[in-house]
Amino acid sequence: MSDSTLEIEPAAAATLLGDRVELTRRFTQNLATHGEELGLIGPLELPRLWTRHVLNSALVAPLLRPGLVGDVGSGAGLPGLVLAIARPDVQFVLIEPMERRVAWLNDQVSDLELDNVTVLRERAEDVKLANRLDQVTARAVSAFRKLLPLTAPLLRDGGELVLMKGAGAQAEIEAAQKEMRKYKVSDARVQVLGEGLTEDVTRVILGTVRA
Ligand SMILES: C[S@@+](CC[C@H](N)C(=O)[O-])C[C@H]1O[C@@H](n2cnc3c(N)ncnc32)[C@H](O)[C@@H]1O
Repeated sequence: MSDSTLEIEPAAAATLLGDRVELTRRFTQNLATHGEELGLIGPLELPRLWTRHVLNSALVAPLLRPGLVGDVGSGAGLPGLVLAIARPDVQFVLIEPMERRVAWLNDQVSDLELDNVTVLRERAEDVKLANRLDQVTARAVSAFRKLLPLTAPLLRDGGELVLMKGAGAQAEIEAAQKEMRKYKVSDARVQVLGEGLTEDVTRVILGTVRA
């Protein structure tokens, strides 16, 4: 049935991922095979798994700098595992409280032989990483206003938020002015990634934490 068939790999995958595309194919296939039974992706996601989930995450890779990046609420590994595949020069900490999801993430780290990933079974507000990270990513965790207390305290002075968002990203920034002052986030702005490359563009809210 067409509505439960894995999307054919778009040409943009090889363009975006270069020599990491083979490993990304393996992760995508693992997610297609086990994601629904493990409650990681919904039943309607297979026909758009590459475009909406994997490539959408991979578009963020060029924004990362060598250093320590935390992904808050990694779930199925989006964007954390895709970014760890795409950027072997960056160290990642995946922060995810749910046991079953943590087991999946650890299984994937082993299966894909990723040596740049640590998985922590924690809520972001409890994790012992205050002021330690260079950048923080998150996707589909909560509104920017509510995400700030979970992410900004983990960043060192000068560290950067890289938060994946939908079409309402600019409005989310406007609704978070009070929290931005409280968590010392300056220069919050929306960047659109993937225009002309994939059907689903990715929007990120970027912002810098100043002590
Ligand atoms: C809707 S899922 C999104 C998962 C993944 N980022 C994605 O885009 O597919 C939200 C994830 O955030 C996690 N989460 C919720 N509250 C959290 C918190 N306080 N700290 C860290 N992770 C949290 C949930 O367990 C869940 O895996």
